[in-house]
Amino acid sequence: MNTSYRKIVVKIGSNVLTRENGLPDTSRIEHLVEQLSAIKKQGIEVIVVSSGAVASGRSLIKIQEKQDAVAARQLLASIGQIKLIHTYMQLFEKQELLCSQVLVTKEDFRDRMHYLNIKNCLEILLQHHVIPVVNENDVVSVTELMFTDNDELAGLIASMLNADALIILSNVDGIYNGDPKSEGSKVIEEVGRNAGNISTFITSGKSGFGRGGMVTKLSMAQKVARLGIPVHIANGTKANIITDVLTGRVVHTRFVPEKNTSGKKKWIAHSENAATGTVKLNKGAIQALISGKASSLLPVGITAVGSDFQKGDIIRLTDENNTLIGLGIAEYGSDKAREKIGEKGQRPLVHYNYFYAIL
Ligand SMILES: Nc1ncnc2c1ncn2[C@@H]1O[C@H](COP(=O)(O)OP(=O)(O)O)[C@@H](O)[C@H]1O
Ligand SMILES: N[C@@H](CCC(=O)OP(=O)(O)O)C(=O)O
Repeated sequence: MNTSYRKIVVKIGSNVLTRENGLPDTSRIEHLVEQLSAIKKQGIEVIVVSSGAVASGRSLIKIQEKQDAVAARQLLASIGQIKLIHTYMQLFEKQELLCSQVLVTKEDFRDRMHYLNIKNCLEILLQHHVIPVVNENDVVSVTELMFTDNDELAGLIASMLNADALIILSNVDGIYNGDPKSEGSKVIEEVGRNAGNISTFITSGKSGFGRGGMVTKLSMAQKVARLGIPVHIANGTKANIITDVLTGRVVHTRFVPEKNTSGKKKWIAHSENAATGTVKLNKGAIQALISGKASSLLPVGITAVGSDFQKGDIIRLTDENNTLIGLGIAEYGSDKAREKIGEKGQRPLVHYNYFYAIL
């Protein structure tokens, strides 16, 4: 296979793994495993982020309609995940490969130490030629502790491992410039930095068993591409899809990567939840920070320091209306930052190497 990618993350949506009646589609999973195995055997590192626990659970047990939604999800995922991973295990074994189960929650990425812990875990698996099959631990992650969906998790994993590409497999050919079901709609094949407002094309409808929908796929893909990793959204229900995406033989949506950023910057980009303090900036500082030039945040551009933070914490940088401009690592704590508000000639609070612009 002719691809320059050496490490890929492949996210497989619930709808790809499930038939319309809700039962797991074992022959499709087998076909995907065959492709992943062929890629792996060529020396490309493969990490799978697989949804489908809840959908698998639905095929195994009937639950009452009035059941609390959170409890129902816990029940279905607990039963379904074991079935799902067992299916993967058997199919990879047939290919003489080992896969592993990695279940995570948002909490497992709450600070740099936890983040590196998961990173080390995935790296040791890859070093031993194991294919990690990652999913959110739906049994223990509830409501505000949850990822938006597995697209968000896949973006985080691809960034964390500095993958060469992220492939998102859904049940559509890519992002369409209209309703995918309308005849006139076409797949947008390339999305660059100045692609305009693609989100206006996305209708709120989700596929039968999915969670986040195309909106999260789009925002995650744009973020990951900005960090320097190409993202492909393609139809996982089509034969040979992974190989065809890698060889550029199939219509799908590709997000063009920007310059690759450092590992620390990638971590900051995915760590809004870990932020402690908030700092408000004036217009000049905002312009300098989002200009794309190497500008650090100087105290002269700060108008207020909100909640407390320590040196080394991730902080939120906002405008006067509390709109998030970016995230950065504080070079010193909030007490010192307050003393220097508006002062010229002071040390930067956030160095440009440790700043990630949201806008
Ligand atoms: N403009 C669009 N282009 C492509 N898909 C869209 C668009 N607008 C809405 N969608 C919907 O997004 C769905 C895919 O997202 P999702 O349900 O989260 O799938 P998955 O389970 O694969 O994560 C598609 O099935 C489609 O109905
Ligand atoms: N973790 C959940 C999947 C959540 C999710 O994001 O689903 P999907 O939108 O199909 O990728 C599960 O395994 O059922």
